[in-house]
Amino acid sequence: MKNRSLTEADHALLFEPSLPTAEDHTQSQHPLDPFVDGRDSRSRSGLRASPQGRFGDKALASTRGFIPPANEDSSQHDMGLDPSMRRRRDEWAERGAAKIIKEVVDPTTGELTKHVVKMGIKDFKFGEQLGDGSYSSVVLATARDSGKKYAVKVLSKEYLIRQKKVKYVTVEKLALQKLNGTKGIIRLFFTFQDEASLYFLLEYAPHGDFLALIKKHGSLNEQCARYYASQIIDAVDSLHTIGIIHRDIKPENILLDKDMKVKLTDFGTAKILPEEPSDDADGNPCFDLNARSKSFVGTAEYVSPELLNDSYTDSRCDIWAFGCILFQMVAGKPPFKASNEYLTFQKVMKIQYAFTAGFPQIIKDLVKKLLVKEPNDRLTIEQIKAHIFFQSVNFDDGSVWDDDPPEIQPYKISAEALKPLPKVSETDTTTKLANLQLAYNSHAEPTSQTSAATCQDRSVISMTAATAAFNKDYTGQLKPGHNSNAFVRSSSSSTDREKGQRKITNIHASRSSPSITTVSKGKEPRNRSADIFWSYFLKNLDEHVLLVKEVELSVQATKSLPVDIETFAPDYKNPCDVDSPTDGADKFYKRMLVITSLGRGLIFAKNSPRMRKEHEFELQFELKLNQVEKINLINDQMLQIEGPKTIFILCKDSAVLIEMWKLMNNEMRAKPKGASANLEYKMFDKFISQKIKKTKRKNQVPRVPESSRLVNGLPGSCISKAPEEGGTNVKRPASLQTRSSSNYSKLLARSTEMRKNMTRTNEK
Ligand SMILES: Nc1ncnc2c1ncn2[C@@H]1O[C@H](COP(=O)(O)OP(=O)(O)OP(=O)(O)O)[C@@H](O)[C@H]1O
Repeated sequence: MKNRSLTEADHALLFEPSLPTAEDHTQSQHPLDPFVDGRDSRSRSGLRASPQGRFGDKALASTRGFIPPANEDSSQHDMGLDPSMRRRRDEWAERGAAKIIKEVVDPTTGELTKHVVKMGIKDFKFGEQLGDGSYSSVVLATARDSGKKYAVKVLSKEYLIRQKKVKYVTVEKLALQKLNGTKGIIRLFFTFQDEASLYFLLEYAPHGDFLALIKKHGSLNEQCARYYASQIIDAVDSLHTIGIIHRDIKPENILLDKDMKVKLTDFGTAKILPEEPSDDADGNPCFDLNARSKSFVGTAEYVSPELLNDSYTDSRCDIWAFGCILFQMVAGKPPFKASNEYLTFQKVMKIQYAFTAGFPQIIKDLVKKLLVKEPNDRLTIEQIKAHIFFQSVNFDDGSVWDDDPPEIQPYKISAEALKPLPKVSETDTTTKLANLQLAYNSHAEPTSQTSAATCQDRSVISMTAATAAFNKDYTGQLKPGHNSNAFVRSSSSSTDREKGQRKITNIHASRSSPSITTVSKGKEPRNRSADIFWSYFLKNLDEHVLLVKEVELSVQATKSLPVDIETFAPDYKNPCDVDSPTDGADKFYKRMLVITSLGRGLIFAKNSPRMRKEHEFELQFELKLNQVEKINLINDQMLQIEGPKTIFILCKDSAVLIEMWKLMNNEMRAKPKGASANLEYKMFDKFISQKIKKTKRKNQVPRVPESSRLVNGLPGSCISKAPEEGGTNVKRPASLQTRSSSNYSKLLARSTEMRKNMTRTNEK
């Protein structure tokens, strides 16, 4: 591409020394020691490339700017320089240096005097490369006089101009200057330049970036997640208050300082909002945080859906990114990640993500309220801070920043973490949050009073029972080797629901738990992954499960596009030996289908090598319901549906389970002998619609969205949603055939365009 000619502005920025205001530097909390004009300044123009320092890959290809070799004696360099180069170098040492106002106290008189000192490249020894960005390299630098360490961000002028990135540098500098001294933001001391490069002298964050921390430990436990999440959100709050939107918040841009505390960096794509007229009595500046901007900035995995769907962002994109990072802290991976950017965008656009097994309920609740498609429905920072996850955090007294970091530990599943949160009214989010806290408190107390272990035990029992059922050793109920398929339901229990449940449990006490308890006692589940698998379903479905059944699915016209099964069943562990995919190249079996009261269909499938690759595809499926022969209520938590294959429905809510049992039994009785598969379909369809009506009437469950109601059996769209889409109905994309003719190619074109425009990626 032809380089564009320089504009006046570019010229001013790039070729005039960058002079921070005296105010900027006298405010510095870490003033540099008095500067002594060094003799060894050298121009970097025309020097050879340093082996250990380089620009970002793109920059390297073009730059004349080099990272100065560490501790190199410049007098040796001088020998190789011709007089004109030496002259230019000396000119730049003068022109490019930063002018710093230093306040010096005379030790004898105690008098305070101000000195203007110049600082430039010659005043630092450059060391190892700390990082590599898309348009810069960051190197460690040590001040020659004080021995203090800094991180110097080096940007090649030529590259910036050629890649039209000049405005990013301007924005970064302005933003950092505005934010100087703000907690949680990396400090910019000053900038200087030479002929080839611009230099940002930044506070050094010796503990690397947050991504490295997550990677090192695999994930972070709740305590660590809370500690870092509270710092991140508080820093974002400060940014927004000052009228700056970061727009590229991601773990790589969250650094850890010497005390292992958060420092946000990389403000190159930040948006600096104009000040609005304010009627604030204190004269505080006012900014329109919801003002839309069209720039396509960010990083694929953390980019908000409104940018992809509607081509705009505002301050809520930072909240979205915060949600992604919170998820990543616990899950160890970002919620939206695919093999390429196009597919990642697709996932983001569809809010297609899944919580990992045993994801803690409280954090899950928060993440669900952050990763919301509609920015208006996303929690605000105030609401985030009021969320129960941050109940123990005081955002007002500075302790977020003063407290020492906890010992970094990875997340481990615990019964406590899986304890469901009570449901609250959906009306007012603020009230909801307040209610949530109250409800949680009042919920926690009686539980601990009655029996602290009850809640925990229940979850363990359910899980173990399910595992046992899956392992075909469910004492007294299954013959060894019985070919069973266990199906599970879960509901989030509210205080009310639990009360109801307890009542019913008493009524059916004779039929309940003993067999389950027997199983859970003394028998180690054979398959640990099965436990995780079941705990996932037991604890991660927030909706009533209306139906669980075995299904056969066929994939049409996808021969050339292997199926990404993880899209549907990311945590599927295949704990029992289920059938292999059928022989037909375009067919495979899914093992179970769960239909929930929100009209969602969740498919849990067997993985197979040919399904691993990630591709867009459309599933069309037909259902083959097993011949149901008998339905047994085994206990207050488990239904057994007998047929050629035995199905278990595990349901913690006895009321729902019993209702289901009654309904099915009635249907069974009404069913003529030798009923056809069609009739069976109808039976289940009727069951579903009756159930939906009932639950709606009783207002026990969230409203069923019009578009996701189940009419005439299972909608094709029901398998498209990941379990965590928060109840928002998302339609399946158009079929492959349709897509290839129109939508698909459009999307593809759009994605290519996006990629072109994407200024930040996670290529690093
Ligand atoms: N102050 C610092 N202390 C220590 N390491 C740093 C510092 N600043 C940056 N780094 C390292 O350098 C990397 C690149 O820095 P930065 O993100 O600012 O560059 P960039 O060119 O703006 O990158 P991007 O491609 O994200 O736009 C960071 O991910 C981090 O690892």
